[in-house]
Amino acid sequence: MTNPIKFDIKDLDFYYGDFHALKNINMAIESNKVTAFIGPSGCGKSTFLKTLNRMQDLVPGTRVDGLIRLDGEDIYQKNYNVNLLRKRVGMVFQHPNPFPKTIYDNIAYGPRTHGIKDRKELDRIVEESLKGAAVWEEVKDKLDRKATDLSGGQQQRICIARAIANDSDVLLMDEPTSALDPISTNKIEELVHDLKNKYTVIIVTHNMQQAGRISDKTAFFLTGEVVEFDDTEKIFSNPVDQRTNDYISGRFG
Ligand SMILES: Nc1ncnc2c1ncn2[C@@H]1O[C@H](COP(=O)(O)OP(=O)(O)OP(=O)(O)O)[C@@H](O)[C@H]1O
Repeated sequence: MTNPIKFDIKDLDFYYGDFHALKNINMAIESNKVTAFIGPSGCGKSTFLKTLNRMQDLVPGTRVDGLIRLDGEDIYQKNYNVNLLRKRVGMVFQHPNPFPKTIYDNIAYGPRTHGIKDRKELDRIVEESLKGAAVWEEVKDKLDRKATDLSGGQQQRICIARAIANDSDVLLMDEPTSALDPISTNKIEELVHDLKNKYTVIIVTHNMQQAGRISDKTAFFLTGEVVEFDDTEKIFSNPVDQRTNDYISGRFG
């Protein structure tokens, strides 16, 4: 089944100064699915992920050519509201990075900066977000404790809760489990699977088994290009391109 397109990417090129990091990327990312980006180190997966919420705007000397539409709207058009974009398109990084604040304040931070002050409303958002990130039961009795005192796996779920507390509908995840133990990894994988009911999830992973377990679609990147993008099942069982086949069978990378 094909879902409505969330991100439509056309002829995208990206440069760090003179370095051509992304080359002519074309991709339609469906809503309410999990899309995985795989490929060897340095092939542009994170760069591409960060073009989707304009995180790369923060890196001096970078340039984007081409078109990225989110729900049909060009996110690089002049006067586009980038704050609103980052609110809608949340991001979770490789190493859990909660603020050195209480668990409650970590989650309430975004909604507060967007003007929500009512305590009851904030309480509701905090509870819903922590439930959405499957960490509520573990932290509900210690919301006033420092988030940085939690385990790595719990911290990562706090970061996911923080991302979804902003009313986002897309979650970008850059190797979210690479710093976690197998049990925490498992929890995050289960969570990602559940999150797609409400969110469009795009995940960079080095772990091909993980891509196979949790994603519906997979894109294989190589030296800044997308070699192949298809149903995950197809990519892992019957890829069209020899280079994809070589990569998934462990011949390089
Ligand atoms: N801030 C930057 N300035 C200059 N070049 C950069 C910058 N960030 C990344 N690059 C280069 O762009 C290319 C793509 O990097 P990117 O981090 O997107 O790859 P990746 O596939 O996510 O790698 P990894 O799997 O190792 O995280 C690499 O050659 C990298 O050295």
